[in-house]
Amino acid sequence: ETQQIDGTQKNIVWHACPITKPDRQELIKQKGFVIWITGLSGSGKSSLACALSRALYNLGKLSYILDGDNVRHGLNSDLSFKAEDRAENVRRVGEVAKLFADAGIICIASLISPYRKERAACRALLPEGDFIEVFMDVPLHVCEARDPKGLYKRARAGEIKGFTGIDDPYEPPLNYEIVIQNNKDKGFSSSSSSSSLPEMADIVVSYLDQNGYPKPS
Ligand SMILES: Nc1ncnc2c1ncn2[C@@H]1O[C@H](COP(=O)(O)OS(=O)(=O)O)[C@@H](OP(=O)(O)O)[C@H]1O
Ligand SMILES: Nc1ncnc2c1ncn2[C@@H]1O[C@H](COP(=O)(O)OP(=O)(O)O)[C@@H](O)[C@H]1O
Repeated sequence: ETQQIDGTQKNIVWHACPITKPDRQELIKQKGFVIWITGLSGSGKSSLACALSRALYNLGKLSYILDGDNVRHGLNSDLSFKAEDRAENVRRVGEVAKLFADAGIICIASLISPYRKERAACRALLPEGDFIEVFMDVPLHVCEARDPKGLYKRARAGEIKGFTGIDDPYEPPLNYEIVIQNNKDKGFSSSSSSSSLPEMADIVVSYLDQNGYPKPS
């Protein structure tokens, strides 16, 4: 089981440096915080992350995406999809996201992050307001109909065990800041209950605008 390292136990002491987060934020004229996108496989997390990163770039704001799929190629390549490894995956991404925010960068974390407990722990790493949870509220049947990687098909056929939504749990957030709804399996047209790709990014950018982000603190 993963253990939190207690500094006093390990004889390690925090070393403070004179240049701090406010200094870095002032230097690059923006605020560092975390946008955490959670949802089923195929719900549009990566699409939103990329569209949002582009929208922020166009506004002159530096962001960086931590995508579950990508991080599992490197930092988290030792982790499987069993519950404790998913928890560790989320914990590590949460810690890295915190470092990015501390650097003054807008960190967009995009991973299934299926468990409430671990998402709450990531939220707790950051100051109030600096963790914006975006819930991709897309029904399983829509994600399954999209199935861009053919993984749902393989999970239904029993070739992949413990697939989120099929035979592994997804705990929808109860305390998210933003919800993106989408019940369309094909195309990007919008309706009252569905957001197109540019609309998804707009929803987040509008939230940021209305809540005083992404400006220097
Ligand atoms: N068993 C199982 N369950 C769910 N997903 C699986 C599984 N095996 C492989 N994949 C692929 O891995 C991507 C999810 O990785 P994450 O790091 O986001 O998952 S988690 O947060 O640790 O639960 C996920 O990518 P996305 O579709 O982008 O979500 C899948 O492509
Ligand atoms: N707003 C949307 N409307 C319709 N299809 C979408 C939308 N957003 C994403 N998609 C499609 O859904 C599929 C899964 O998107 P992706 O961003 O890879 O999801 P995830 O990262 O959650 O697995 C892709 O084929 C993508 O083109």
